[in-house]
Amino acid sequence: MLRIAVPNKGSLSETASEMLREAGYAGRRDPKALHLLDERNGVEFFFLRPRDIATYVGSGALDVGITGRDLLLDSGSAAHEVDALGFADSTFRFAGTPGRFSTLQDLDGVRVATSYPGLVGDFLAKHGVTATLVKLDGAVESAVRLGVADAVADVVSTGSTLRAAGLEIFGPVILESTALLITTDETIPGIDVLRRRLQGVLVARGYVMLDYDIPTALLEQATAVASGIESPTVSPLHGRDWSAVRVMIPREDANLIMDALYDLGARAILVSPIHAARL
Ligand SMILES: Nc1ncnc2c1ncn2[C@@H]1O[C@H](COP(=O)(O)OP(=O)(O)OP(=O)(O)O)[C@@H](O)[C@H]1O
Ligand SMILES: O=P(O)(O)OC[C@H]1O[C@H](OP(=O)(O)OP(=O)(O)O)[C@H](O)[C@@H]1O
Ligand SMILES: [Mg+2]
Repeated sequence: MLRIAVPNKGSLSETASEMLREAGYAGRRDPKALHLLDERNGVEFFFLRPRDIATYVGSGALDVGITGRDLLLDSGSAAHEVDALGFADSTFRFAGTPGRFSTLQDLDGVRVATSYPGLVGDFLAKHGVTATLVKLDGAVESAVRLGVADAVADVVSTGSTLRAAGLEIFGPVILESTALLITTDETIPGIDVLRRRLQGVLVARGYVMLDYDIPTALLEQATAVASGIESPTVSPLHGRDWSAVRVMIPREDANLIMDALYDLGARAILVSPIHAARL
């Protein structure tokens, strides 16, 4: 039975659970449950704090887990990333009072507040900067205004939390983070199935199915507009010199592609969702 660590709280938890449900696994009925056995799919879920997931997976207590790249690196765990999961994208940045800092070297000798001392400490050491890290649990953006630090290092997504705290980003990007599937050993039985299922969810979210009819003489031009992941499926239309084409396209490009195909002479252009996929 594959043992999977899933975030129980925070920014990762809702989307992680949603992805697993879309991948066909059982969901928690009780939102506070710590453990869920999904016998039908041969997996067991453990709902843990996102920060602890790399520790459980790195120690081998659990086989595989979902966490952020920043949390994985901060933990110093022996686990490594196997797949990016397409959500919780963020950057990890330094910020301070506007005008006070401009380069990384300006941090020499000052206090930097963070919830990720492992990640930030490694980054500063690698760049030869000596700062005093002030470890906080969260809401680190308030640390400067409240006088416990001179600068902060934290997750930035829209930047609105920093702006609201009157802080400005400076210095290099510490890390680009995203949600990951992590393990110590991707050959553990069952991980391949989990990976294919999650990949299937990403395809179903990111792609749609496009169908259209086109005069056969224009087929080459039409399939050049949208050539699909492998190659389009083409079937003859009965009694006419037209062809029916079926191809997967990125969801975000669907309307642009439909416009281009219509201009070319395609008709009966239909887009439909993909509910699940194994490519
Ligand atoms: N605003 C955000 N946008 C995108 N990703 C985020 C955001 N905030 C946090 N994350 C990511 O989510 C992961 C977990 O962080 P999160 O803040 O949810 O955990 P936490 O701080 O332990 O929980 P909580 O904030 O509920 O106490 C990290 O990988 C982080 O990069
Ligand atoms: O750039 P933004 O879109 O504003 O997002 C970034 C903020 O989101 C997270 O906070 P969270 O809600 O997890 O609170 P925390 O700081 O207490 O962890 C993160 O720690 C930043 O504070
Ligand atoms: Mg947080």
